[in-house]
Amino acid sequence: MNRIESKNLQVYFGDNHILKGITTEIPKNTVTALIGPSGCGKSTFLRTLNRMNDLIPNFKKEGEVLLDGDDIYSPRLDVADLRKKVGMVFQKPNPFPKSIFENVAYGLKIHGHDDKEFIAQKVEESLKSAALWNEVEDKLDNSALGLSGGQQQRLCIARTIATNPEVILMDEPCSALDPISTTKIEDLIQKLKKEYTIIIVTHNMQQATRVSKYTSFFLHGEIVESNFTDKIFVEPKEQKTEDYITGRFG
Ligand SMILES: Nc1ncnc2c1ncn2[C@@H]1O[C@H](COP(=O)(O)OP(=O)(O)OP(=O)(O)O)[C@@H](O)[C@H]1O
Repeated sequence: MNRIESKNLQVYFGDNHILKGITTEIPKNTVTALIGPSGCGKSTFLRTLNRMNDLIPNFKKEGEVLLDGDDIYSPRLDVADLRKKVGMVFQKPNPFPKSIFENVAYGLKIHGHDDKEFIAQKVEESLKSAALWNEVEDKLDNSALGLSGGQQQRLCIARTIATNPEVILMDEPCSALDPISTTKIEDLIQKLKKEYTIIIVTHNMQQATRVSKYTSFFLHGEIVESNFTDKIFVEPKEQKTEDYITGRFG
């Protein structure tokens, strides 16, 4: 079953035509990797899925993006609600300058929860799901900024899952991390895919093969090829895909 579908999606920033007719399907509760050279539109596509591009001046979009069959660009849609369903983790860990506890509780509070016991329970649950609880349980009131980069990224994942999203968008989530922290995040992605639909932009081909079931190869604002990750990396159908994955460009 597909969680997300895009149909002939075109994106422009002013006169620049960035996405040129993206038609694709993202299956539910699995990991899809988006690969391709710098500037090909991977992040722009990812950001259309929770309407983050709306904040960019001169952004224009044509075509459709459906979440569970509903048009996410419908004027009737509440964007805050959409972003609760479609959470995002960025390249650089970006915890708030608040305590570890408050970072995870924040989303719950802005979504109207005020029961302290519920919030404490949810914070613990989310930190456990993000494989961080054991490292922080006795210092929840310390500043999140005192954590290592890898711990901060897992905290950002805990913050995202605290509000029960359906989809988690990850834009190069490991590119600022050391190899050990990267392994922890990759293990976490494997665990989270049972409950969440995950879309990850990565420049690291090994990472795409390790974590994802499906891969889409982007080039110049188009998808050249989408398939099972094994197929893309072992027997790509398109010459351009083969050239990219064998390091001939990009
Ligand atoms: N805020 C913006 N305003 C104008 N143009 C932008 C903006 N953000 C991105 N672009 C342009 O859109 C194109 C696609 O960028 P995007 O970040 O989606 O590529 P990408 O494939 O994710 O690249 P990278 O791998 O380097 O992150 C680029 O030409 C970029 O310059």
